[in-house]
Amino acid sequence: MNTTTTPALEIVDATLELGDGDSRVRALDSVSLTVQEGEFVAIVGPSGSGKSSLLAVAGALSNPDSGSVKVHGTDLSTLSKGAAAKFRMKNIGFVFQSGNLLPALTAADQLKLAGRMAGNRKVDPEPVLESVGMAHRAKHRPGHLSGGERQRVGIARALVNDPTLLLVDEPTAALDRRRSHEVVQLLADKARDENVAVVMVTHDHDILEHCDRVLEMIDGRLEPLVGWARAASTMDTASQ
Ligand SMILES: Nc1ncnc2c1ncn2[C@@H]1O[C@H](COP(=O)(O)OP(=O)(O)OP(=O)(O)O)[C@@H](O)[C@H]1O
Repeated sequence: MNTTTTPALEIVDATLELGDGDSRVRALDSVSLTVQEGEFVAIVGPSGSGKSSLLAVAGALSNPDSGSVKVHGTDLSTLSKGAAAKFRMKNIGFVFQSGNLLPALTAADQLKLAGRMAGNRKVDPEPVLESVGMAHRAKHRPGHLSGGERQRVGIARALVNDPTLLLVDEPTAALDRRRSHEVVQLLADKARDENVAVVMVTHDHDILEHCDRVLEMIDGRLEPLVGWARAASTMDTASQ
């Protein structure tokens, strides 16, 4: 992990309110988070605590009411809607709960489509699928893949445009214990080997051992997870 370059993600004092009238809630309450390239950060917390809202502002899907969000130095609030969409496709990869693949497309075509959408017509899916151990399933559609395989293709698709930042929402929700560890280990490898910053929201405490740093969201506020004891994370926690 390189700590001297521009952070992959820098959220400063972000606040976001959602809903109207009596049902208005503060989904993010003065949240600050810096994630360096190559760092793998997990965010845990109860349902409704603001985790998805955090991924949404980090992924240029919504703007905070106050505070700032920079991805690799670009202040997302300065981008028009169209520019934000282009920026997102080129620089940010998303991995969803169950892969979220298009049922009609083969694994290879899922990656080609993601490339084309980002203006990258020359995507070669083969090496990216190979890197997640899925080259042998390149011609398979999602209906003929296991849950773990779908998740791997989803990760390959998120990586196909060489993003700086990977935002991952509950990647193990549909997986058994062994496959959960395999998929999260894969994310940890990608962070380390390809210098991608990974922010993963999860309810699954069993997989936190693969992460560099673990934070907890409670009522819209983000704090280091109490009791998180991985020795290597001590220094990183200070950079939040
Ligand atoms: N579109 C919306 N309109 C109004 N309130 C919303 C909206 N989206 C989310 N909220 C509220 O904002 C708060 C944070 O929601 P968020 O989805 O970020 O939590 P979460 O931690 O991701 O929850 P979960 O783990 O259940 O997915 C919750 O109180 C939720 O009810």
